Amino acid sequence: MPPCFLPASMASQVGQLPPASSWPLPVINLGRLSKDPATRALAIQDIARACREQGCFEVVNHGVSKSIMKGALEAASEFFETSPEYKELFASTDIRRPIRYDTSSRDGISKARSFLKHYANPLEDWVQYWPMQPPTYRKKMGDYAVELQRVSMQLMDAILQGLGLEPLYLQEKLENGVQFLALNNYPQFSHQGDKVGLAAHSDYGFLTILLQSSPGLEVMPHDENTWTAVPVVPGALHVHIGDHLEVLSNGQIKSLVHRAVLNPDEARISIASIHGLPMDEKVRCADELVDEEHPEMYRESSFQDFLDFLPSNINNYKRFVESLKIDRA
Ligand SMILES: O=C(O)CCC(=O)C(=O)O
Ligand SMILES: [Fe+2]
Repeated sequence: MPPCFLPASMASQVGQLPPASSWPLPVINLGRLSKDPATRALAIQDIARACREQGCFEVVNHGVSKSIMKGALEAASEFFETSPEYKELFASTDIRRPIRYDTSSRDGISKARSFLKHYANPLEDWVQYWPMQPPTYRKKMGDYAVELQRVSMQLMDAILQGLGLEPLYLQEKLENGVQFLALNNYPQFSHQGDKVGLAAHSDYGFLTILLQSSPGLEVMPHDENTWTAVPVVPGALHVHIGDHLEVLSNGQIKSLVHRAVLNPDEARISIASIHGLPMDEKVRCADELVDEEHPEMYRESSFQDFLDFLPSNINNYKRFVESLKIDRA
């Protein structure tokens, strides 16, 4: 079965937007990865094409149950509904804390959002830092995080094979890799204010897998200069490429610029699960993808290097990947 594409008309559900482009959003059936070798090879091809051409896609049949997805959104929204005093217990501007709540624009890109960010893999190392309010938070978010770590492993395996790398390439490091959950809470759009909740950026890791309670995510597909709204496809998870996969692929696939706009109908929650290598592990262009015609395009860097880079971004946002490009002029 070929990948299906969502019609462009579905890509303009959020109000106050410039006209949607004729960009098709690939929807990939992940179940095809565990079928016979021929079906799996076709699925890998579809994922590879989506990564190269769009930088993002939706996945369905990913095995994460509707109740686990719903549970994660409920846990996030109930956390944001706890008292200001409780949320303040997690407030910090120290980006190295294992959990951090914030409301203002100290990262250079938040316009109107509050967020809770914490690590999740391996769960037993991090869950002790997570909120105990609502009482179901740890169970619901933990179930979701474990499932997303599994999906990210499947996706990375397919993406790396699509790049021509060996099966199981980096597998062990990915299993022990960083999983960073960003829970975002945006107010409803009010016609006086700015419509952007989170300004244009790309994510640092290999992959981001995003769950949104209602539309608001916009992406800038490669080679286009327009924002395109990502609709909420029932049961689907949205996947996009981060800076470190651009580096690993030596620029064969590019990280995706995206932003969040405020929803005119309701307050909105999104949960971004960002997946990468362990914190101190350097990501460099894969040797297999570097040759005379394709010299190394990016410097190596780790998640720790990304954290060191962040403070320079506060007054003048720059994408991490831009800071890694080797100038060959
Ligand atoms: O809220 C969204 O849709 C996007 C969130 C996001 O880009 C992020 O957390 O990095
Ligand atoms: Fe993001």
